[in-house]
Amino acid sequence: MSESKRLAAEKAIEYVEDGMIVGVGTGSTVAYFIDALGRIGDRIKGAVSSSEQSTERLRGRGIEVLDLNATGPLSLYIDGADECDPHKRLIKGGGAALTREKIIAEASEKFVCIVDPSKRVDVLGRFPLPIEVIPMARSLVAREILALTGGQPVWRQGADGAPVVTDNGNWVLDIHNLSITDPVGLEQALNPIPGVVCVGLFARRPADVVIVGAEPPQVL
Ligand SMILES: O=C[C@H](O)[C@H](O)[C@H](O)COP(=O)(O)O
Repeated sequence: MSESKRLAAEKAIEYVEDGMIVGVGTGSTVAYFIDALGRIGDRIKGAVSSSEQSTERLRGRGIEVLDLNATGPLSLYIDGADECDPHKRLIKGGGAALTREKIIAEASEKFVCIVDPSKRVDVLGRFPLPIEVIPMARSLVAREILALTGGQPVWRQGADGAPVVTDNGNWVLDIHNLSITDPVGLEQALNPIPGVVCVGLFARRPADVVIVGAEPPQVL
């Protein structure tokens, strides 16, 4: 899969224009993109990063990381996904970076999503849906989601058994056993639950372009 990820990431470089500020997502596929961006770093103004992990990698490649409040709207956002359906709607957040990713996607004119072929599905939901929650609301949100969807919420924990903490200081619930036939409706239904910070469904704002890593890459 890593070669597919690299091929998708290399293709995405074609969307980067001179003088741009590029929105940059998070994850193993984006890591290849950051490496490729580093090669043309002198041609761009900088990047807006969706996570501490990506910020570190960008800086390590000599790319200046800018504050979204200072840059205003972006022309381009490049990010990976955990699942992608035929309408370019996505599940994201496997790396717990969903909230900042969704903010940058919303602020960007074009969202180019880079995936390996295993991420493509007909119906979203095989990958457990990540939800970032305020810690004190974890049980409340879990109960409401169970009642609303029938899906099984699981509190995300690391290998050491400690809760995974997002860059925003919150926790993540992963909702198992969903078959998401109405992604926009589900995103809208889950968003207003008190304590939900972000739902890892990118349906209201899907990707504009999906690049599937292959030889040659497929552009959808
Ligand atoms: O929180 C993480 C992000 O949404 C990632 O874009 C997503 O998990 C895909 O990551 P990867 O490219 O490592 O499969």
